[in-house]
Amino acid sequence: MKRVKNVAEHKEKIAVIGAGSWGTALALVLADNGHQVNLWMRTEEQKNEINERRTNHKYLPGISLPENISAFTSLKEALEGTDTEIIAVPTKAIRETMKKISGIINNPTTFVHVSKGIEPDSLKRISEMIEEEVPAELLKAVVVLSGPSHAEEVSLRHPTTVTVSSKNMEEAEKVQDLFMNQHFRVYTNPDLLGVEIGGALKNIIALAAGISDGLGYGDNAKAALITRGLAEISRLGTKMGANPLTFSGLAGIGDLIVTCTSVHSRNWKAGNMLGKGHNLDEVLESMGMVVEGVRTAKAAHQLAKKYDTNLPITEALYNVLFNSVEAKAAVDQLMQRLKKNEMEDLVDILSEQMEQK
Ligand SMILES: NC(=O)C1=CN([C@@H]2O[C@H](COP(=O)(O)OP(=O)(O)OC[C@H]3O[C@@H](n4cnc5c(N)ncnc54)[C@H](O)[C@@H]3O)[C@@H](O)[C@H]2O)C=CC1
Ligand SMILES: O=C(CO)COP(=O)(O)O
Repeated sequence: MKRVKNVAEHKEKIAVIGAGSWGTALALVLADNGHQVNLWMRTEEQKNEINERRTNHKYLPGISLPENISAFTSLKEALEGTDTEIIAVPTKAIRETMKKISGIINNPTTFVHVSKGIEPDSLKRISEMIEEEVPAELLKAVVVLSGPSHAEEVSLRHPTTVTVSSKNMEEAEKVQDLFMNQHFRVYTNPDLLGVEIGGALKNIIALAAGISDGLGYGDNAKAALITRGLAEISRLGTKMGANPLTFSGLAGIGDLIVTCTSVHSRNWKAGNMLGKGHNLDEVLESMGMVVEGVRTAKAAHQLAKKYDTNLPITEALYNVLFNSVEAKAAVDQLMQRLKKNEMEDLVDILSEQMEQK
């Protein structure tokens, strides 16, 4: 074991961009560790609520926020005096947010992104979008923080484990130190691609698990979706260049379990409503929070073509979301595919990779 220090002694001023449930919960972890947190959001109403009443009722009801979290609607003021910024906006807002930040900062900055998605069409991961939007001279490092971690439980200080990754592992270790405490345990994993792909694709499987529950199917069906969903994520991720072992870690099976089984999951909830017969527009309107898996399903459908990889659960979900296929019919089609060997695809991919080395 390399390092034993579990709470950073060095206190910093850190900006958290995005005050939805995850940005606010992470601000709380940093504040618990004694850092000064500048939390940025878009509305005056939310800013006043946090600064005056110390709550963020819409996103984390019942949680009291400490005095070392200050809320801002001015991005410039929120970024003032910081060189580590936590980016906690939905995937679709990443480019726009990074453009705005790049227009304000003038020193090399470490960006810690905590979002879980892939951009359709460009098929970029979030770290790639950040690299594209921030000029190289302003970019010290991009770190991803991912893993099984619902904001609702983190804010109650329930035990949670996550992992951080970056091309610059020294910066990832600094981020590990910033967040690590007795309730929030942070690991490192050098496989940036695998960590980002695991976090993004699990949302698709969670939507499918919600649909299965909404249709009234039981634990057997859910265990099947989690297990075969992991096979699918590992297959695509490994073809894209990830370390297959990452998918048996926190950013893989860990996050897949929590998102497919937790009542807190937005993706599961949305799937559950779809399974009960509501249409997609209705579901998204009623959620009030981001359901990343819907947009990521488009990207994964395109990635399956690009990497010539079989992703049956993703394809079934894609057809339910965008091709008006009934949920029950999609399940029937999945169950009636040709018989196969459980391990064959991944074994083929791994053998191909061994041959290439
Ligand atoms: N909620 C959770 O427990 C976790 C969420 N995540 C990920 O974190 C990311 C954010 O999720 P949540 O906080 O749950 O979402 P949320 O829906 O609770 O909040 C999103 C926040 O981003 C803001 N926002 C939306 N569009 C924006 C734009 N165009 N420009 C600037 N700000 C914008 C919203 O006003 C809101 O404050 C997602 O990628 C999600 O997958 C990851 C781990 C846990
Ligand atoms: O990523 C998450 C938990 O690790 C949050 O998932 P949901 O967006 O489905 O709530």
